[in-house]
Amino acid sequence: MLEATLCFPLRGGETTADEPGDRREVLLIEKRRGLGEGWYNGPGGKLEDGETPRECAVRETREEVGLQIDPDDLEKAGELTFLLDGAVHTFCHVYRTAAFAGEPIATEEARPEWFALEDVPYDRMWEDDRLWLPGVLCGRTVRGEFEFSGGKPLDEAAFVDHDLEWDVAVHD
Ligand SMILES: Nc1ncnc2c1[nH]c(=O)n2[C@H]1C[C@H](O)[C@@H](COP(=O)(O)OP(=O)(O)OP(=O)(O)O)O1
Repeated sequence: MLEATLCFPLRGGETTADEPGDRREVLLIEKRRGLGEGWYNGPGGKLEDGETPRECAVRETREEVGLQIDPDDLEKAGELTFLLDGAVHTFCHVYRTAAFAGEPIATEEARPEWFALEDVPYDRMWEDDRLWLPGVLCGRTVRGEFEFSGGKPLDEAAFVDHDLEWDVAVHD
């Protein structure tokens, strides 16, 4: 089983009496290689040896888009289990943060892009994202299981079933 992370940096969000509503933006990456290539996702990736999930989310966000994040500024938002043909493929820790330093830059791995929360491109993301990411972006916590079938690689398998629990306690 692989252990991985996803991190969703958020910016903006001031509302006024004239213009109520959530005007925050989320930073996504268009992945340039590897699993999910060509799709949008949060920065993230697999844990390295000896690394905590929080350290992994900080490192991956720095390596993929150049943003600096203090690990204590990450808010754990979810735990997702991706199963492939009945076996656990990846256990993924999901974080969000409104505190970071720097401006996102494109790298060999990823092209960063800010999206208004109402414009997140779910039609160009993993099929499961539309089920859990809207809740995560509006501050909820989630635990989910997502089943894929059809053999490796995971991003070519069919998404067949899911189970979600909201507003759960998630720890790292
Ligand atoms: N189903 C689904 N929805 C949303 N996000 C994901 C999945 N499955 C996944 O694996 N993921 C996420 C979890 C990770 O953040 C990435 C995959 O990890 P990554 O390290 O980017 O994978 P590779 O590109 O193969 O790894 P490297 O070779 O670059 O180390 O996707």
